[in-house]
Amino acid sequence: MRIHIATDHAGFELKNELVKHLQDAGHEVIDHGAHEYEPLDDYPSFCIDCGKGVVADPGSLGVVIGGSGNGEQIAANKVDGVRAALVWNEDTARLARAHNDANVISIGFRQHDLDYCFHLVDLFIAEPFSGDERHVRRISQIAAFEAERR
Ligand SMILES: O=C(CO)[C@H](O)[C@H](O)COP(=O)(O)O
Repeated sequence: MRIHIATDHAGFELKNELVKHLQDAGHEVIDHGAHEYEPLDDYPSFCIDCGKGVVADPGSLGVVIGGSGNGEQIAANKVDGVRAALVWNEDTARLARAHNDANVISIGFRQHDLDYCFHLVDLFIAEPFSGDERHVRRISQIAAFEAERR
């Protein structure tokens, strides 16, 4: 699978390690930055670029990383077609895919250690969307709202 990834300074170490982890698992990774550690950099443009990458690349998934993951999720979700979920435990990782068909996972690297972040991302990638009618219906309502605004 192709995985788009982005981070600010707070997730820079995780991003670099996660790129290797995902590549070792056979995924192709597209890195939307930050490309260098800059302690005062700003997450929005990296996360928006990552979201655009996912939307333009059907079947791909995205990972956005920050200190909490909150702002990164907010920024990615500004891109029409992105469904970014802040994931912080096993249930939220699986439900993001199964119920929400989330195409972007947001992770706060100041909240977990490296291995647990890997674990959450792996769970997210492995879980399929359930396709249950009620979830399809609700996701369609969000997509309809996005379409109305265009
Ligand atoms: O998680 C984040 C946004 O939700 C950022 O990574 C976090 O706010 C960065 O903090 P600082 O500039 O103090 O290092």
